[in-house]
Amino acid sequence: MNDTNKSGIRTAIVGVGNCASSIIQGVSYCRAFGEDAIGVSFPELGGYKPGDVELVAGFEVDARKVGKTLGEAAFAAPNCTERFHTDLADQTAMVYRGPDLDGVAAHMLASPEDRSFRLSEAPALSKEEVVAVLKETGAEVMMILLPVGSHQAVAFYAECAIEAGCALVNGIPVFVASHPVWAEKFKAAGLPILGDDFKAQLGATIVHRALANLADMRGVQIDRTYQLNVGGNTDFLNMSDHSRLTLKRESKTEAVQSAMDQRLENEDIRIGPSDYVPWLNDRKVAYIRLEGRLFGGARTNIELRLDVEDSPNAAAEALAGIRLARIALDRGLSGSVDAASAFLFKHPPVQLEDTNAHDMLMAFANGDGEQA
Ligand SMILES: O=P([O-])([O-])O[C@@H]1[C@@H](O)[C@H](O)[C@@H](O)[C@H](O)[C@@H]1O
Repeated sequence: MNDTNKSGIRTAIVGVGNCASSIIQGVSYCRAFGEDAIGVSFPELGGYKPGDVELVAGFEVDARKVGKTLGEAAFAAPNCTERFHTDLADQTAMVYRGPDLDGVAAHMLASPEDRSFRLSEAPALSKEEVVAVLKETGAEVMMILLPVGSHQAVAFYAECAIEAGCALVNGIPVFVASHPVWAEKFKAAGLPILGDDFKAQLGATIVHRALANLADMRGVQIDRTYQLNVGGNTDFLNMSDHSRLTLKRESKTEAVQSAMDQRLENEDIRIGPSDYVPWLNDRKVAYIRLEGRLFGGARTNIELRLDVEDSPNAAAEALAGIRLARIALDRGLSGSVDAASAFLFKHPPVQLEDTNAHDMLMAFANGDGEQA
């Protein structure tokens, strides 16, 4: 770190799945490789580097992860993301048994095969115990990486964050940072909140938004569009239970709609997770199509196929979110940190065009953005 007064960013992660695995690996990787680390989103933000994130606790329900260190849990089944950095000797923080609530999809519980969750038989921590862990480990930032559809679980952990005095970074499509009631609760507690739902580094949303922007900028009229996504990780398995993905679809659709000059009718836009293909593991393939009209009404269409390793793609932005939360804490900011959220999340409190959002984020990190 540049500033010797700055300590590591003590962070607790809720949900030690594939995204967490990529974050855990990513922190150790950035420490080991420094400036030679590949593909780092924001190598430095306000004096903080990704390797300055210090993971101090994890919360999980899966028997294969509870009671292990984060370094061990990162590679425990059903995690299946790429192992891009396997020396995790520095990741010694423990994984605690959190409550189930709705943080486990019903079909996963029912499923006997190897990739399903295996619920830990250890007693789940109460709210007071989770708060105690956060305080004892000195956590200052909590990052939520629970399965899509975990409404009660997000509310539970958000309340724990408030009681323990942690900033919150919400990576999933349950609306808290972008929900005025929650934003107000964090403001009242004097704590910052960032979210909601990561916009992956080079993911389907940012690419779709860029294509829509390009068409708008060139005067092309967009008539209809879709974005179909398939993948083989537990996120996609969870989302094959369609009752869990209402807010995910809303978050993804709104992220694309908000990038267009003219909103499309609901029947002309279809965006969302589309199917679970087990053998893809953590690979995600997105098929994006835009149809529209050029000068004089001449027809055009664009088909684009994006193929990515899903979790490192989200982890890149997560490591920026944690550092921005710490910057907000350093400055005594509270409530929703709009200037830092628009670039990193699909459903921020305020949607901005991505280059403007990038400029605002950098201005914020450099100290000329939001004031306390
Ligand atoms: O940005 P994007 O590629 O549309 O969407 C991404 C999802 O595909 C991914 O599964 C999740 O881990 C990321 O947080 C992000 O939501």
